[in-house]
Amino acid sequence: MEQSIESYIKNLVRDVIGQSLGELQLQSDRQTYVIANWKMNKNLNETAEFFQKINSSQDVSVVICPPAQLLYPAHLMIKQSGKPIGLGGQNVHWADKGAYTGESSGSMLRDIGCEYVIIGHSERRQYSYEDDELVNKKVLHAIKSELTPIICIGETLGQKNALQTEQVLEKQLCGALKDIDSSNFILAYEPVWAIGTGQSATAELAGQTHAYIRSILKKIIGEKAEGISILYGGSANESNAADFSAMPDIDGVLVGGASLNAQSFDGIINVFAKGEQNS
Ligand SMILES: O=C(CO)COP(=O)(O)O
Repeated sequence: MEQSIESYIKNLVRDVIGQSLGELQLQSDRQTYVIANWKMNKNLNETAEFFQKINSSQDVSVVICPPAQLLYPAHLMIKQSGKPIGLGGQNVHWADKGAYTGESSGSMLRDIGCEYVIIGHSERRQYSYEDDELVNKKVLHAIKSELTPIICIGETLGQKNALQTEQVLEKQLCGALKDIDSSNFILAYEPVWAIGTGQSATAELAGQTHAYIRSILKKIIGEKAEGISILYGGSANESNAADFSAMPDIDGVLVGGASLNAQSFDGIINVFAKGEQNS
């Protein structure tokens, strides 16, 4: 049978650049994020000061993840500012409600204005002994609660030196995404050795690792993997943001230390916004 012009073009695109038109479409739909993880920092006054100073951008999605106690005031401050800024929690429990002292459920986070939640951060894996199974329960709960999970994965220095990076990332990714039938999530590659050390991964290494993560993701969720944003985290700042932004598989950054200062966080937002305008 003769090929239609449409399928001829699709096949030609696939042959020439190795991707289907569907994949290309998903790739171009990919959202760029600049996300602040304040960890256990800032009080109420400092939070108000930050939201007065911070600018936002129409070109990238800006999300702030303050400590739990500051979420609701931050929600009100964002609303009052009229700036397009999203709000995220740094942790969530896996149950809807019950006798879990000190915990918060997804619906509680939604109720106070959150749309996102960080899950599986290496500091929670290290200090609160969260494993892949627990991360998966939290991801399932977040999705059920209509929150977008920002799922963190990353290898330690020991694992990197033992050449286990790919193995570790595949295990964490498959573990976190077990039984997930939604593509409403964000991934963050945060090499543990780069977090808070001032020694970020080079953009080249991060770019290669993101491409590897996407290839694993493709095995798990198929073509939809092209539409998933993968952020880099680990000593990202104003000076190295442009290098990360130039990498095709890096769709934004998850920023710790450099997100605490409104001016330097603004600098990072501007770099990614400019990257979007030029793409
Ligand atoms: O852990 C991080 C973000 O979640 C990264 O922290 P730093 O940017 O301080 O290295």
